[in-house]
Amino acid sequence: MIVDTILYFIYSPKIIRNEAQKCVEVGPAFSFLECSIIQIYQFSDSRNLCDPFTNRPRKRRRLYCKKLKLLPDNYLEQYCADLEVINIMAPIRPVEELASCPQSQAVEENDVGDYLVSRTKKVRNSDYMLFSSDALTHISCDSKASEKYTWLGERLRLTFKMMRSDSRLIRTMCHSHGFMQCSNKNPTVNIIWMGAPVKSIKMRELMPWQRLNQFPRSTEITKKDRLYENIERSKSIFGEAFDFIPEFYVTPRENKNMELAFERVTREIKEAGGELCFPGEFIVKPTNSRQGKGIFFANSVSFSMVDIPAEGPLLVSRYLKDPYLVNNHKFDLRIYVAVTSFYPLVCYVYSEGLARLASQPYDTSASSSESNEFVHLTNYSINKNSTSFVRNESMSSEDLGHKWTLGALLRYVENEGKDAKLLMLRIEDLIVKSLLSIQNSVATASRTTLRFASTNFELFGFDVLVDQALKPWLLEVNLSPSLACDAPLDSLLKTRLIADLLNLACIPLLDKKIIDSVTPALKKSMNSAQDTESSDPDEVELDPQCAKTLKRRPVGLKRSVLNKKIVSGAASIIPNNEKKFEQIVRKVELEEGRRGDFIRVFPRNGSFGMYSPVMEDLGSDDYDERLFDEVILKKNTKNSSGHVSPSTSSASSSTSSSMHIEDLSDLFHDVMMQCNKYPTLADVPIEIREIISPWYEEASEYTKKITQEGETYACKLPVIRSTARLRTKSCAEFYEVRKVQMAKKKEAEAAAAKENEPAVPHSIAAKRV
Ligand SMILES: Nc1ncnc2c1ncn2[C@@H]1O[C@H](COP(=O)(O)OP(=O)(O)OP(=O)(O)O)[C@@H](O)[C@H]1O
Repeated sequence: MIVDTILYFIYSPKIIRNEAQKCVEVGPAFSFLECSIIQIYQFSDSRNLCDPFTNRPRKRRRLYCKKLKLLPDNYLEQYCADLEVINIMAPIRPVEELASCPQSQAVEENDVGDYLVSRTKKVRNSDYMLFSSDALTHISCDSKASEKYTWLGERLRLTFKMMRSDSRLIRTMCHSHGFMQCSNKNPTVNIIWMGAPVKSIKMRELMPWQRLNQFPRSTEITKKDRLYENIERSKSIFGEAFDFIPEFYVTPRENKNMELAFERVTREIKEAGGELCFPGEFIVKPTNSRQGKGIFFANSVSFSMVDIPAEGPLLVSRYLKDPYLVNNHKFDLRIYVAVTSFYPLVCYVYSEGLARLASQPYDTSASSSESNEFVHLTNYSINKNSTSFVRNESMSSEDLGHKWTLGALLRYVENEGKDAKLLMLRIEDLIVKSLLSIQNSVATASRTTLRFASTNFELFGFDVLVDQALKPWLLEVNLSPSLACDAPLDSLLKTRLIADLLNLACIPLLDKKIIDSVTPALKKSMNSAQDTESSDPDEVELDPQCAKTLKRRPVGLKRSVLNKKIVSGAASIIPNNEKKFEQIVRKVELEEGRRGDFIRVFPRNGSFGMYSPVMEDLGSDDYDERLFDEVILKKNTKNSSGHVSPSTSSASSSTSSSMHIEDLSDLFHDVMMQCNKYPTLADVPIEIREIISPWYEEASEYTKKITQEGETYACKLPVIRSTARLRTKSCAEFYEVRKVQMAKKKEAEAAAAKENEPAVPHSIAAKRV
């Protein structure tokens, strides 16, 4: 019998010592067993074999599984459907034979930067946690249905921590999957969710199985002034391809230029016989604030330096006064973008988004300054205070009130006879270019900060304004876009978004015990690599305590084999650049099956040829081109058995047109920027149409409805039942202390309020009595 299966052995030396043999032959999702070492072997032939650790007849293994009650009845169908073969009864070969088995060499150590997991050539979905928004439906009540989602996280004792963020959605999602919240100090936590920029130095400490929702220096795009300056810099290098932000000035450093700009604008308008726009030709925003706070308008006529405070940087940008209107209301779009790698760039746009409408009709001649903000600003946080704001409380309507889904907005645009999918391609284009404009900074910071390829991911909220020519303009990029769920549409969209995002992040399924036992050795190995960059990885020493634990030799396993595995395992944990690149390639392939409703916009068919002329030179690694070759070209070659279609070839390959690839790229960027010239796909030159047609087809994902007729959706996040609100001891203590502090604060406030209360006049007091 040929067993073409990769078998995972999880065993606990402690248990073996106690003679309670618990050696189980399992798939990766079984790794919740209490164990401290995993050994992985690959077999091709399994005749006449016996268990290498226990020397017991193989039928016992099934017994163990049953005895331990580890498997729900329908476990295999539910969780392992995508595994190639899980054969619990497959016999195995003695370990001595195994060592000489050529197939065992095919098993790679420390693959994908995920130490102890996914060591096979083929990384599989089931090595990582699968998140589902359905889990939230059950977390408020004790039921078998909720266990289906929580049991794996609970058994593996997976943890998360939230720092400078109190997002209820993240907490609910993690608890719904059995994650335990731990205190900020916990060094071995699985997911770290940050609500503010993290210091680069902290990122150096990330372990390969940990995931952090941030890249170093991503503030280059999330701070308003830095974003505009980075795009402006790219524009000065690559030209009009980056013409998607309004003219801008940053005070106080550009005060002089700003004054000149105001004068020029006034002069131009007067010469053309026009009138200055109401409320202003320029909009002024504090660079560090959010939710529309501190925004005001400045017109060249009324403008004086008195209006603009000198302290603190302000972004003064040209007011886009011809927005596309929906039922006569201005709107902006919130587009969710996930980045899983900056160099090479790998980014995804979520197919569901939001359109936020101003609560009062658009009018540039209005003179009531009071309602200005409800006409010209589209922030939800501002408009919800307007008396005319209509909340979308509907369970299934996507275009009701002043918050719509992206799909509803695009369907509206289509009904007006416009090309909504081409609009989405243009939005994707500005997203890719914005990320490329900071690629150099992030890549440089990542080289010195990130040790592993898969530890970081980030979700950005892109705010986009669309003008009457259907040209998208980038207003700003949010570091941690709001995940508040205060309407059914919000809950529906954002829970799916976060589930898909965490799936993209690929959280490895590793038992806390394994993590705890290997952490000291890895830390040491990481520190010594830091001290001596050129040190020979094979010489890395193990922490004596950890080595002792790891070297407890299980029955039947040769000491030499075990030692070799431990040392090489710990030593090769920090990948070199080439290894990192290989890990990224595998991760991108893995993400393909886990992206949910995310659309990968870079790299994709034909993308490298179009964007390479507007990409900065980041050295000789050429990761972007190589990733494109690995992930796109090779796949296409496989699919078309040797034939690569012209539209999918890389920059160096020729296309079906006679145009040179650089001219094609120029034309592509012209199409993306010139909306009046190319309003629909039919107007786009055939050479470019050939390239973007598959992207255009994919863009139909954006126009789909997210709700279904007759379905009802939860209007709020569920309350997590207390038994599922798992917290580590230190975290629980932290919350206890906080609770007491809050109560004290409230008491103090109440006392202060009482003290400040005006004394009740004697006559009134008497009346009251
Ligand atoms: N250049 C512009 N032209 C026209 N309208 C603009 C411009 N810049 C901003 N706005 C309007 O002002 C609103 C707020 O701008 P912006 O999103 O940059 O500020 P914010 O305070 O950071 O908001 P957020 O809460 O989204 O972080 C936008 O939603 C948009 O409607």
